Amino acid sequence: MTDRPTTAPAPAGEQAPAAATRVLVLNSGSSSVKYQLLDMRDGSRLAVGLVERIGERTSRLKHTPLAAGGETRETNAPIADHDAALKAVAQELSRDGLGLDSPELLAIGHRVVHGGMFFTEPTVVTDEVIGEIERLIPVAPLHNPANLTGILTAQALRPDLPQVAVFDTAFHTTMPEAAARYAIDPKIADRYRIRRYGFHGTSHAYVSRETARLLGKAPEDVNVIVLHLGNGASASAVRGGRCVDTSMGLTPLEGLVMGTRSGDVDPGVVFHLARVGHMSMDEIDTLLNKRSGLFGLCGDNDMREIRRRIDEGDEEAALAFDIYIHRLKKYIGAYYAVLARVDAVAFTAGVGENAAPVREAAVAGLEGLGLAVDPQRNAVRAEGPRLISPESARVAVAVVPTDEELEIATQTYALVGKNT
Ligand SMILES: Nc1ncnc2c1ncn2[C@@H]1O[C@H](COP(=O)(O)OP(=O)(O)O)[C@@H](O)[C@H]1O
Ligand SMILES: CC(=O)OP(=O)(O)O
Ligand SMILES: [Mg+2]
Repeated sequence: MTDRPTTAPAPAGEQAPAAATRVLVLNSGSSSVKYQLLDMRDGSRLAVGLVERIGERTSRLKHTPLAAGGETRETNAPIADHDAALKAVAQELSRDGLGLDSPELLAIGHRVVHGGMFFTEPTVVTDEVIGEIERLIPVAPLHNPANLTGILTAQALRPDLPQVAVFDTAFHTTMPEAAARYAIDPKIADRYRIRRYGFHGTSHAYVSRETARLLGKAPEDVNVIVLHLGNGASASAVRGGRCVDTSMGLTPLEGLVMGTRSGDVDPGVVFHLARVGHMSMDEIDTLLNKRSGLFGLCGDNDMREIRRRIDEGDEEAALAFDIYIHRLKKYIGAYYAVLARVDAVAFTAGVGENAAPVREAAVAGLEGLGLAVDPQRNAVRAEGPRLISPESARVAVAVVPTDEELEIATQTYALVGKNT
């Protein structure tokens, strides 16, 4: 044994490095990357941004360096793939002195959509973890490849930093077998790991907790139906902070009507299209995942555009809206029955947070269940969580903005921050 100190003092003239407390979060979707750089000492956001339309003729990068004046910069130029998108993001961050080379950067947190049965917790990325995410590509073909590229590109840029994967599926692993199993031969189900995994879990976890906070209660004391309505959409039933059912299944195709995905269809549709329509499996996959939902029904997947068309008397858009709402209402009813006692219904994500007509229509006629929306409250545009049900309502109806990036950063910091 020597008596040398375990930590070498900083050489004279050199400053000891500041503690690394920043986390960069990458939320890679099929054609977009959302990102945030946060300082986890106080959860403040230093930069936020979005790359959209990756792989299309013109892509768009919107970057807001909140720590450096906050003026949004927008670049419109083709960005071929997720690797190029991330490099462009890294460049934007560097322009404000917030680059990936910063010694203050502690870790990079990644949203990973499918974690299968293996990942129930945030996980530091290793070669084995990468192999597993790759193996799950067939059950999340729109998402896992993009998530993987995000990890590999970030690793190449900063091989010394811990990369943390936060899985969409993790929050749903508490579902009871009765909700997670399909009614098929268990031997076949087990052999191919077919079960209902559920997605958007980071959002469902965050929003159900924030809803409890809005009601002034502990999450353990509250039962919430969370409606995450973005491009992809899913509902969940959360009892006392734990997920007991959710609408997405083996893949993010089951459940609600979405931007381009059909949600629930009779599996017989697939056989029929193959046998009678002579479509290949890949063609059917593309039809149900990319050419269905609101887009398949009326040619638009943006709810703003659909509402505009309805206001102009467009019947095709009106029918698409009605189908979307009918499915949503069925899931509210189903999860009401699953939970038996419901304290709140929370609307979140792009459509849920912004589209007042969707919220109004989804709850219309459900007074018998104690559900109602106050038109004036529903029309208010505001940033934070808010109640939209009447004062006297038995069940709270709320708009609760999601923040997947903050939740991923929090989980990443909890995992790697304690080791530094
Ligand atoms: N002001 C708005 N009114 C109605 N719908 C909106 C509004 N803003 C965004 N949206 C909807 O939100 C969707 C995107 O939601 P988002 O949660 O960002 O989805 P994702 O994360 O799946 O890309 C858009 O496709 C659009 O339909
Ligand atoms: C899982 C999923 O559907 O994600 P997104 O809504 O980002 O497409
Ligand atoms: Mg999303």
